[in-house]
Amino acid sequence: MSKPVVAIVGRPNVGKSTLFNLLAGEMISIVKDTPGVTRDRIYAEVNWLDRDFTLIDTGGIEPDSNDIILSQMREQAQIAIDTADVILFIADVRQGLVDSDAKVADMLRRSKKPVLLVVNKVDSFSKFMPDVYEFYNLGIGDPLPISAASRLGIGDMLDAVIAHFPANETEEEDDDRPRVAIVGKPNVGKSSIINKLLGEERVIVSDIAGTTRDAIDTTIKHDGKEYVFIDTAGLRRKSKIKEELERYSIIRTVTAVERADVVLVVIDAVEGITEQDAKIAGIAHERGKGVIIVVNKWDAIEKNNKTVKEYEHEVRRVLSFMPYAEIMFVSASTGQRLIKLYDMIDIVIANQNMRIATGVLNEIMAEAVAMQQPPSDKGKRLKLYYITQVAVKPPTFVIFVNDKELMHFSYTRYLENKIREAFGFKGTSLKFFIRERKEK
Ligand SMILES: Nc1nc2c(ncn2[C@@H]2O[C@H](COP(=O)(O)OP(=O)(O)OP(=O)(O)O)[C@@H](O)[C@H]2O)c(=O)[nH]1
Ligand SMILES: Nc1nc2c(ncn2[C@@H]2O[C@H](COP(=O)(O)OP(=O)(O)OP(=O)(O)O)[C@@H](O)[C@H]2O)c(=O)[nH]1
Repeated sequence: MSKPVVAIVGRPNVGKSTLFNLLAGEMISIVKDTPGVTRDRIYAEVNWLDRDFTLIDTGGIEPDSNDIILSQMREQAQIAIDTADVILFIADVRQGLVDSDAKVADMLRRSKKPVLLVVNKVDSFSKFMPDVYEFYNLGIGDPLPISAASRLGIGDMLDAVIAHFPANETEEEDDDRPRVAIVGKPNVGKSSIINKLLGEERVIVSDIAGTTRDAIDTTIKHDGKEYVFIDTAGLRRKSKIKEELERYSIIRTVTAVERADVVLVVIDAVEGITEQDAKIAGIAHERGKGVIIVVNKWDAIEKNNKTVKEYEHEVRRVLSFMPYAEIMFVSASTGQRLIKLYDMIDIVIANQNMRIATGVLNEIMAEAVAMQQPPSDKGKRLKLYYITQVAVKPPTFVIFVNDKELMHFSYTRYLENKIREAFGFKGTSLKFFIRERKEK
């Protein structure tokens, strides 16, 4: 179930960040201890009326000259067209209708994507509404007046956004072929991996630009089974601005990960693992997707027995938030171990979908509690009543306790380890919710 993506586009100073922060700050639950893409405010998870969506801010523009503004707006708009299901085009009632607005509106209209024209800074409807009508001239529908600063019109705007989402039952949901996103920094070898896999197997089809998003998926048949690869390689825009490139690559990653069951996070063995790799891996982790760390270019590493261990140690250190992820050392150049990826993908998908019977879970919890006493505070000890699995993808558990405050993070981690000892769950994160139940 991939979440819809909503992108914000607009001239400098129209209030994009204000709107983004308003929607993000109040309506998201930020997953804390993952390295920071969320904090970069490039994207946020938003919930409105029980619909979840990913909001992306396509970028800040340096207001140098009008020429540059227009070309950067075009770039933003293109990113939005490539990745979003709904585009919020923000204008400013106080700046009025500007030439670059009209040009970008043309571009958005031709894309045939759903576009909502949002006119910001309408701090008083009675005072500013007459100025809003001018925006009908853009030819992209009814302007929606809002004030991000005074929080006016936001609910109506969100209703309009949700009305444009694809129906809940999308084709992707009927499709039970594994969907595998290949993500990673530029130049780590994402396309080389796809090409090598393609070379070894029969290619079925290369899906034409999808209906909702135009990521080009590649379907490969291996051992009688089809796998859909979602590729983020080679899609760098020609922007000369480094921040813009990074932003684009993160947006691309988020939208690919969103559609995937399993994410291959590709790392360049020659370069070694970096913080940027951790950020990218964090995107898959936050979303509870299956993850495989693929250390590529292994052919180019001088090997002795220590190398793999040292390497693995370093990768685990930088990716300490996802100890469950499997690490594979491959070479797209020689094809070394690449074929093993399929088995690993199957295993990770099986683990993402694994359900453990309540009885067995409770036996394991009882044993764990017997081996290590739960924490206590001020004479009151944590009691664990009951555990049950409530969801898959990722496997999600609810633990009923006497007092939530007593459930220490480290004790949840301990129980998680016990569950993993029993069932493995390689390649997938596990989620835990702690609920209180009155003592009988
Ligand atoms: N009066 C009024 N001012 C607003 C409103 N929303 C934003 N502003 C102001 O407009 C200015 C620009 O807002 P930002 O959110 O930074 O605009 P932006 O579009 O993200 O700007 P760039 O980062 O330059 O692209 C700030 O001074 C905001 O306080 C609004 O609803 N009413
Ligand atoms: N030695 C070695 N080089 C590799 C391997 N895989 C890829 N390369 C080289 O790494 C460079 C980048 O490979 P690409 O496949 O284009 O990387 P990418 O991740 O798709 O890059 P972007 O399109 O920029 O995102 C090329 O010069 C490849 O030949 C490998 O397994 N071993």
